[in-house]
Amino acid sequence: MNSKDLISHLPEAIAARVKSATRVGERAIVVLDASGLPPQDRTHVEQQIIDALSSVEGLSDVRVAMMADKVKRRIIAIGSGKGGVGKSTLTTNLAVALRRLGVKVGVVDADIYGPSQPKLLKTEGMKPEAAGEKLIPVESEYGVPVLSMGFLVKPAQALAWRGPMAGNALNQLIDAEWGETELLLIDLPPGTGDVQLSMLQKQKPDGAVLVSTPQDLALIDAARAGQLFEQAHVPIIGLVENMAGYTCPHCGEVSHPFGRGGFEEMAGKVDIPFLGRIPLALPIREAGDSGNPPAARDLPEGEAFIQVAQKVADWLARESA
Ligand SMILES: Nc1ncnc2c1ncn2[C@@H]1O[C@H](COP(=O)(O)OP(=O)(O)OP(=O)(O)O)[C@@H](O)[C@H]1O
Repeated sequence: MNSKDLISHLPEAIAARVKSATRVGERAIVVLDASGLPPQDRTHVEQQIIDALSSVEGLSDVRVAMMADKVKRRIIAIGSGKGGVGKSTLTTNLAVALRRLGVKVGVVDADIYGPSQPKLLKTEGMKPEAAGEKLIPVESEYGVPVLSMGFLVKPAQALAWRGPMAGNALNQLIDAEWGETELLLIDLPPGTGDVQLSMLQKQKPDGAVLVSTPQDLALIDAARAGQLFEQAHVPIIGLVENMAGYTCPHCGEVSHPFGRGGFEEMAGKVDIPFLGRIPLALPIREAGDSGNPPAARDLPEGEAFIQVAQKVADWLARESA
């Protein structure tokens, strides 16, 4: 059954809005131009499509993607000078927290060396569908759609990629059917090499968030990442210090395994806003492993992410004023 056959089952007014209709086995994917449709009518139109196509023989799953017109989508890159400092954990929780603050946000996992968003957002094993040339982001249960390099390539292949190749693959993820998503957070690969630079130059994010642990060495790397953003003319929204201050779950004593306050000091010196401090906490690691971002629930561990998200939301509001 081709696209025309599928469209012929739809009411005329809806058929006129269809941008593409694809059938993959028992699944139909309809991409609709939703320009001018009030939000309250969209659910009704979606249901009409599902009802009309569910009666087609052999179809058991109907998906509808609405493309709204003129969504001014902004991009924020999350970067770090080195790996393992919690860039992916921050990206996930920032997205979930921003969603709770009312921002329609999606996550793009550009970390070709170790894509971890499928695990962090509990979408492992899911594959994005394609509508025509474009990918349809995978829906996570936290209201945050996601596309990951991990859905497209095996890490062993990606390791051999050079900057422009990675840049082109990232383009595919960003230029997907994001519908009403108004903000994309990009989880960049760690480091400051040509892969990262090429990605930034191609995508020209509106802003960047830097992540580091408080260690001196990590901070030097973070400063280098700051220079990379400046070189690509990407404004730095601010710095987040991760894995700061560990509270012993037994005696309550606070220790500082990765140093203390250095990042805040550096942010002050180089005139970059300090966005906040995320504690080193076992529940954050456990929540990451099980795909349950702490920011999705009212937990003490989630609170620090919500505070950072509020600052990013303020930045967005200022930028669009
Ligand atoms: N604040 C925290 N408290 C406890 N564990 C954390 C915290 N932040 C991150 N982790 C854990 O540290 C590990 C590395 O975190 P994450 O994958 O987010 O870092 P990354 O900078 O994205 O790493 P990569 O270099 O692989 O991209 C993960 O196991 C994560 O659960």
